[in-house]
Amino acid sequence: NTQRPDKFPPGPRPLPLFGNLLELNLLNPLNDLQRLSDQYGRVFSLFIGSRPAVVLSGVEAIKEALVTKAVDFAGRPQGLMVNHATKGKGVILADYGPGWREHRRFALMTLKNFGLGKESMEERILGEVSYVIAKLETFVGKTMSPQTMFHNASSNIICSVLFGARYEYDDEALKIFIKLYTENAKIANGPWAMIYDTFPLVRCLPLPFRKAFKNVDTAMEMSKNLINQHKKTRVPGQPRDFIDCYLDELDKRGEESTFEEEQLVMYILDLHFAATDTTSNTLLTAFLYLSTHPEIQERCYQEINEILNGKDKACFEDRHQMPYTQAVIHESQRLANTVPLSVFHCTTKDTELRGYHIPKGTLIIPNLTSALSEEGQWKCAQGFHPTNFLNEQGELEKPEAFMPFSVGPRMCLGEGLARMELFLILVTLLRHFKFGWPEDAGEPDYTPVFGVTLTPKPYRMTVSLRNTAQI
Ligand code: HEM
Repeated sequence: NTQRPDKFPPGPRPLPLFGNLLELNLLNPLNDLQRLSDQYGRVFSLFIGSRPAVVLSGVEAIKEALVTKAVDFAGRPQGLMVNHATKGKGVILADYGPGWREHRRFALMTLKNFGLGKESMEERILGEVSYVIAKLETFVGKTMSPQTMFHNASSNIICSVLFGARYEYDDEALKIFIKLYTENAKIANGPWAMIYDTFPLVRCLPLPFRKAFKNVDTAMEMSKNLINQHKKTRVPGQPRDFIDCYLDELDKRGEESTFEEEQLVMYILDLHFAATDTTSNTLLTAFLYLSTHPEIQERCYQEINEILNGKDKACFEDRHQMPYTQAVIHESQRLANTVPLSVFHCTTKDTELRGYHIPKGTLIIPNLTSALSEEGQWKCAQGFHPTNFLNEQGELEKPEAFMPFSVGPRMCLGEGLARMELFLILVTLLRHFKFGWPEDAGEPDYTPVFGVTLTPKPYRMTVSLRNTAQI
């Protein structure tokens, strides 16, 4: 049945079985979603098979739904390929309710206890940056592809919190984790996931979406092993990391609790994936633009050098004195558009938006891309312009449409950690090295590859050493 419910937002006419599948370029539907929003409005609908979905475009519609009507729009759809692959566990895809709320609160508290907002998280990040520096030093005077380097570093930072360990960059376990995450980030919003979600009858066939299931199973095995190792070595009440904290919580809570070991297995993977493939793709975008915009990189360097003068390392507090570098990081996030369609939401009750009626259980797609590049919201919506984030006095200014972490009760719970990583990594690397675009690399291609996360196409950059005598 592909009938729009009464007073439902308008949209293209669906075909039986297919819904609006044929309206979209399944490899990258972002332009089609923009076109449909221009045609049908900021709140429009389309069908994924027989399932109606509402797409929210532009800062106003997204805020009206996710912030003003926060609870109504705070659910997560169930029954999609991603839910089946993750077996209904974890926090990212958990529907609105006590299980989600308790787990979200627990993660925020644990991140805080392990040093977010304190010096110890800065130490962890700067510790990891020293490995990145060592890696880059081997490429001085040459070119290198940063593709896996930033994934390795972001992964190690969250791993140190989750399981109290980091991996050497050539460690097999690290390579496997990164491979599974980057593959699934592309499968999960890709054509095969769309086909799975549109045609229930094909779900049991051995089609390429099976790979996503297999990847999750492999990652779950690795997660279970880590938990088992922790069980053998932990001292109850003296947690070393996130796993220990959760195991302590399991001891404390009774049978009725939403905390269970099965949840922990997926929860670790959720946090590991969410922290790795986002921060790294944002850094890849930042360094792509910095190596092709030498004048902007130079201005950052001057500011960093002036503020860190005489200090051996940066700290997160320094950001307040570095408005230009901060603007560059924000502009990189705007263009990186790392999670282009957010994570899909779902209505938790029958609700109204702009006079339209949206029944409980409707799939909601917050098109964050549309806000990050919305005409009228930015001084320059096209291209790399740090001035989008600077006022007349040269101070940092964040336009309302800046929402790479989404907004409302489901917004990214790792924003604090991500901001700290982006700042400390970028500042420390720009202080040590100068990055450039290789002469033989041709024109840079800024068009990213689509998925749950956007990824810059692989590129190389030149690496040269700054005068580090004063550090
Ligand atoms: C630049 C880096 C990052 C970006 C751009 C980003 C972006 C996002 C976005 C857009 C969402 C969906 C919000 C929504 O549904 O409305 C999200 C959710 C989430 N992020 Fe991040 N994220 C980043 C880093 C991190 C880090 C470092 C962590 C882990 C500490 C993390 C953990 C999560 C979790 C657990 C959720 C699900 C929250 C929920 O459903 O309640 N993210 N993120």
